[in-house]
Amino acid sequence: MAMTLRCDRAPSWTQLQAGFDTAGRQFDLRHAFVEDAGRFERFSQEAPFVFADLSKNLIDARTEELLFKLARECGLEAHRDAMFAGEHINNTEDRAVLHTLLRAPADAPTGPKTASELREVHATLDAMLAYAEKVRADHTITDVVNIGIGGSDLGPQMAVLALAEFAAPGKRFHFVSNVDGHELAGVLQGLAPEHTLFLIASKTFTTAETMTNAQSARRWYEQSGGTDIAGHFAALTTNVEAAKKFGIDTTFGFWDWVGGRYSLWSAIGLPIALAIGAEGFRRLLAGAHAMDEHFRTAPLERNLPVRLGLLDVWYRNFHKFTSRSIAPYHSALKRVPAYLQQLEMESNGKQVDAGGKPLAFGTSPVLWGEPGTNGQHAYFQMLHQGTDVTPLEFVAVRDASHDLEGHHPKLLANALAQAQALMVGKLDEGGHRNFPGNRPSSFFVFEKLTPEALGAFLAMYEHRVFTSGALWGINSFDQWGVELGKVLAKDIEPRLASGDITGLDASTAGLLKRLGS
Ligand SMILES: O=P(O)(O)OC[C@H]1O[C@](O)(CO)[C@@H](O)[C@@H]1O
Repeated sequence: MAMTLRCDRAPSWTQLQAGFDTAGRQFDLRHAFVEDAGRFERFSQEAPFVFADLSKNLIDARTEELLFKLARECGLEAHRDAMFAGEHINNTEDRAVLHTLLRAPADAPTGPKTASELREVHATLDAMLAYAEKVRADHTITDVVNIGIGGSDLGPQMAVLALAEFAAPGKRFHFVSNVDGHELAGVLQGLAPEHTLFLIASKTFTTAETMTNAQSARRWYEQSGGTDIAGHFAALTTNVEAAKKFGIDTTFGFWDWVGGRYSLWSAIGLPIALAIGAEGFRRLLAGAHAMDEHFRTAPLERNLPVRLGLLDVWYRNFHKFTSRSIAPYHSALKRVPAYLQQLEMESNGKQVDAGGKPLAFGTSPVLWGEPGTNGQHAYFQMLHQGTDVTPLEFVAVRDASHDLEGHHPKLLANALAQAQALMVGKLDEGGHRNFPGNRPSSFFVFEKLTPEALGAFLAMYEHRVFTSGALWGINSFDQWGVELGKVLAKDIEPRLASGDITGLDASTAGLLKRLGS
């Protein structure tokens, strides 16, 4: 299996460090634009359904060349090809990583390790989309409740909201993730069992939050007079057996080679298909596939996810920036930051390489954000004048999804002005009104927020996270860091009732006494 050479062991790493120490640290965007009339063209590019302007980043042509060299020395292309070929690049779980197969057309060329998988993908997709169309036509179902957490919640929730413009009227969508009963109780309050469809979404069908919510939903359904579990519950899972044991007959499966945070393209995407229909869901997949092909085939120098991933390495490991912010200038993209947070931080929040050896450099940045213009009136102060530099990413859509007069130009003007202000700054002797400027940002543009554009943008992000993870030499596809807390919660739960504090540290014991019954 093709493994990468860890980036800090590659010759160009040392060259990058030398370049950073001599010039990179003092790099000034304003001078860079004066010196290079072609800077915008050089650092911007078209990719499927997404245009990206990367020119307002703290990078010059020489640095980017070295980053491409670094990628080649590390074996990025071989690692990427290994993923597409179905090699077990998720080495700690001994699994392939084939979410790209979920959006490949049925007649896409396959290798020996992916041919039968692609057939299964399309058989399941066809069945799931046929079911989606049946439910869409069933007007007795007015409410769809998705019960799932993490990747079994964030993707569908984000996409149903993002693509609301394409949704047929007549169905409401609810997303219940938290084990806090406040959430489920609030949703159930307004529902009638005969008009409700519950989707139990869980890759493993063992996640404590989801199982607790699913059991409560079933109890509520039966206690409210519902008698047709088969007609009102469906499961989206790789663990079809467990779903059957739970009493659910309608199941749509997927496979262990689809990571939870990469699963919205699988049966986990059923809420999206219910909202925007089979055709809309296929358009989402087509957009993602177009970006997959771009990532798979474009030379590194014109490969958008690669350029972004390399920039992420440059910022994290040389500039030592610890966070990155994203501001979608479209309210329908409200949940995109939360979705991307799981994608990036669960994938690359690792402190050891794929072989388990400690890393001597930083990995995943903190990713965070809110839609613009809201963020401008909250935390943008820090982005402009704070002591830390946080690269910011703008997402803007050329065509509005509404016809309210005057709003859209104001929205777009704000996005452009913020990116401009961050870079240009404004000198003021008095201090308080001084904007240092030279603050980096990237700017993504969609012509319209369509299923294709959303699919392509999310796939771009997946491959960007793949790129930085590959250079760092980590396994971006496991998530062992979530396990310890789950185990400890199981130990603590009965202690809340019994009051037993044996063996606990003083802080946990003190808090348990306060919270226990
Ligand atoms: O789909 P499942 O198996 O319920 O898991 C939900 C989420 O929990 C995690 O395993 C983390 O605890 C995520 O990776 C995953 O998306």
